[in-house]
Amino acid sequence: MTLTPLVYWAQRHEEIYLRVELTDAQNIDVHVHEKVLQFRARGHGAKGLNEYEFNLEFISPVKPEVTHRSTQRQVNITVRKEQRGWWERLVVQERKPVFLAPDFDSWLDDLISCLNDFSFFLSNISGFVSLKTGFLFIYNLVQFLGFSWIFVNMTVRLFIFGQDSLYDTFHTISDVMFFCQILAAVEVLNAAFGVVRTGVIPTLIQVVGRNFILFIIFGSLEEMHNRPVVFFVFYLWSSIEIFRYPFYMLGCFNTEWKTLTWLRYTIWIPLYPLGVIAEAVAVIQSIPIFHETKLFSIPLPKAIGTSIGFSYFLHIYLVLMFLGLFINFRHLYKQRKRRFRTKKRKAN
Ligand SMILES: CCCCCCCCCCCCC/C=C/C(=O)SCCNC(=O)CCNC(=O)[C@H](O)C(C)(C)COP(=O)(O)OP(=O)(O)OC[C@H]1O[C@@H](n2cnc3c(N)ncnc32)[C@H](O)[C@@H]1OP(=O)(O)O
Repeated sequence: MTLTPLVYWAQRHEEIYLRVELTDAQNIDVHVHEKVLQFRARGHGAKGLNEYEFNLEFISPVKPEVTHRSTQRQVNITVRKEQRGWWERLVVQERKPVFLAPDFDSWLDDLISCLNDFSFFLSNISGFVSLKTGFLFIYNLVQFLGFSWIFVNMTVRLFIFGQDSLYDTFHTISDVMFFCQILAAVEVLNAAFGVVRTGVIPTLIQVVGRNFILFIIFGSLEEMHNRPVVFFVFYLWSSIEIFRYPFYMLGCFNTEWKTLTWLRYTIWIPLYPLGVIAEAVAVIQSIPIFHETKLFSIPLPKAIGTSIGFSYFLHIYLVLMFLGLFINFRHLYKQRKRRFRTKKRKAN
């Protein structure tokens, strides 16, 4: 009758480990042919001193060379997998042989070494990725993905549907634009709490200005939803942001790509005035609608007998817009000069 020893097994991505429970093993013969490992040895097992043997047909191919090392208590066998990867089980048959069991000690060693590697990795990255950098990077990444989606979607629709695409921009794009612009409030907080080196006023003008157009002019008036002006405003906003946010993302790691830096600090020169002109057109188009619908108008006491229409405020807003454009244009011009002056100095 053939006696089989107890065999414990474990795996790594590249190797299989077998631990054969035989003490003082001698005449060890272990080899692999195709996917089958054959083991034979004499030693002290469950049935005392005897000849013990077993065969294992692996679930996947292994390399023909096997290494083994015998200690007083056991025989350790290492087999290399043909292809790197994780096996769902060791042997080809679904019911594992009765003499085979998982080697929990080895799995535990694996887990501990994995945890050690992971904590080493964490302690390493925390050295150079601070919480602030991580937060800014994720914020800029989310904005970049949002605005890229908007820009690509609008461009593709323009190519496919031509002029028709100008009329349904709000229905197809507004949800993502709402998300990105609400999130942009974070930039005002970043400036206010000194998370980034920038002025609060220019950021506030930018965020409040855009959100006014998005939520009040477009969002609250259904009559504006199908107007082509929505297309121009969204396209101009997203054209700058697909360069601005990746520029900040690289900046988080003190890296820069010269072309991107140049684009970030240059394309606002035509885009900002065009953006404000598009926004002004939207405001002008909305004035008669607010006038007719009396939406947001402030009722006055009966004695006076009328109300202050929101359209009056919009006339004032039109002036504020160009004031805002002036403040931000000057701010961006200074930022541009500062950026390129520092570069030139560094180059000298
Ligand atoms: C008080 C409310 C009044 C309301 C009145 C309303 C009137 C509104 C009228 C105006 C309407 C404007 C509407 C907008 C229209 C358009 O957008 S049109 C399309 C074209 N638009 C643009 O070109 C403008 C794009 N926007 C911006 O550039 C900014 O929002 C800005 C605030 C105007 C300027 O940015 P700023 O941050 O000051 O400049 P930078 O040089 O890029 O940054 C300075 C440093 O800070 C770092 N930094 C900034 N932000 C981040 C970030 N998110 N993540 C990481 N780092 C950041 C940046 O790297 C710089 O650091 P250094 O390199 O070390 O200097």
